[in-house]
Amino acid sequence: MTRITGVSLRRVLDSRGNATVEADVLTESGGFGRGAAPSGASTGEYEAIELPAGESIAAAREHAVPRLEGLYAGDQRAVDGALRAADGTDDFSAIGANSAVAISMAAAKAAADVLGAPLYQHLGGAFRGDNFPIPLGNVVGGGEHAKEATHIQEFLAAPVGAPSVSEAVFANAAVHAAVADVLDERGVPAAKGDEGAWAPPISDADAFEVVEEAVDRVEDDVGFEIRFGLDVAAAELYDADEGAYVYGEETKSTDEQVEYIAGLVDEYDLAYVEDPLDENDYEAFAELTDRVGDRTLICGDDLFVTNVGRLREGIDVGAANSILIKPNQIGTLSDAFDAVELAARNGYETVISHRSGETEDTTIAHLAVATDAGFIKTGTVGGERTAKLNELVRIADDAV
Ligand SMILES: O=C(O)[C@@H](CO)OP(=O)(O)O
Ligand SMILES: [Mg+2]
Repeated sequence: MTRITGVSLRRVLDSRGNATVEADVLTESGGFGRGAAPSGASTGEYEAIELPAGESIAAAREHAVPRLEGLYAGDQRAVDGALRAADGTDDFSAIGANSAVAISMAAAKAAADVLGAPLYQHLGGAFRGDNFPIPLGNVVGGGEHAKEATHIQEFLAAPVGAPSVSEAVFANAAVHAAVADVLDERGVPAAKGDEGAWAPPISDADAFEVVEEAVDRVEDDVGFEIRFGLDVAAAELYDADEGAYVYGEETKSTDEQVEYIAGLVDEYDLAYVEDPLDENDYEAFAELTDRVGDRTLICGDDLFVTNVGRLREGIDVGAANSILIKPNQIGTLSDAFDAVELAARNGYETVISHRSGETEDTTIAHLAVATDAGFIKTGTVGGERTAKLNELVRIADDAV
């Protein structure tokens, strides 16, 4: 029933206005699935390769599509194995991880369509759908996502005490609005960055004060615990020649960076810290995790790039205690599931994540529910972000 009869690929716009790959998968019984690849700006050195959309589509049409026709969309490992075989490299540099992930997601949706099941249930099984991830909402940011704003890439609201996913989603939107109020009261003008977070021209130290104030106001209002966290995206700050983290005029040695982050965790009771150190520095990650890993999540994004090999290395040395999962970093849903499973078996928390360049695709909302992820990071406001957040609300409401 889920035998694939057609795969079509096209260029569509992403949220930055760049071209990305959209895939449609059709099955012989009329099943239909559509997936679109997201795109990063602060990409990790070890991510699978994204090719220019047109190039990726041409290569996938020639090498992958003929292998996919006749396979069963419901056999995700066969579909993803065919994508890997068609590519023939370790990093999808032949057909592009953008076409690979779009097809992988479209196949899963086509299979769910044939089965008449919501995607999260097809991917996760009959017993999924009761637990929901806590959304981490980007409310202030800079780095590679906005010029002339904070050095730290993302300040993320974390409504850890929310009684439901819907209340969590609305709490993050309220923190986003409260940040605008606090900035306004301080006379700070702010544009928005790539993910819809405010991108004010203020120091990181001031941003901590602004976000703390906004979180406190909303916490008082909603009556449940809201904390916040960070994506430092430190690989973008690290200058390998200098061996130091560069914050504008100021630099920090690796020891100073560990000290700085550990201090922030305690001062602001941070719930979450992603990529606090360079993507090659497992050792410093391990040192920081040893110091503060009992009271916060230290998450590897550029460090692990959703790759089981790199995660295994991290587990061996105790680098981090959680992993960011981005299907396009590795190229297929099967690979992303393998990373989730390895993480879970080793007590690592999983955080399913969007990219800074996104589309209306909602797969990651289903993936988070299907894998029982503790968290999802998918922005706060803006259509390509609310697409996922609203899908989570629908899943909770049994309306997908
Ligand atoms: O660093 C990150 O975690 C992501 C998403 O927030 O950014 P980008 O997609 O630019 O890599
Ligand atoms: Mg990151």
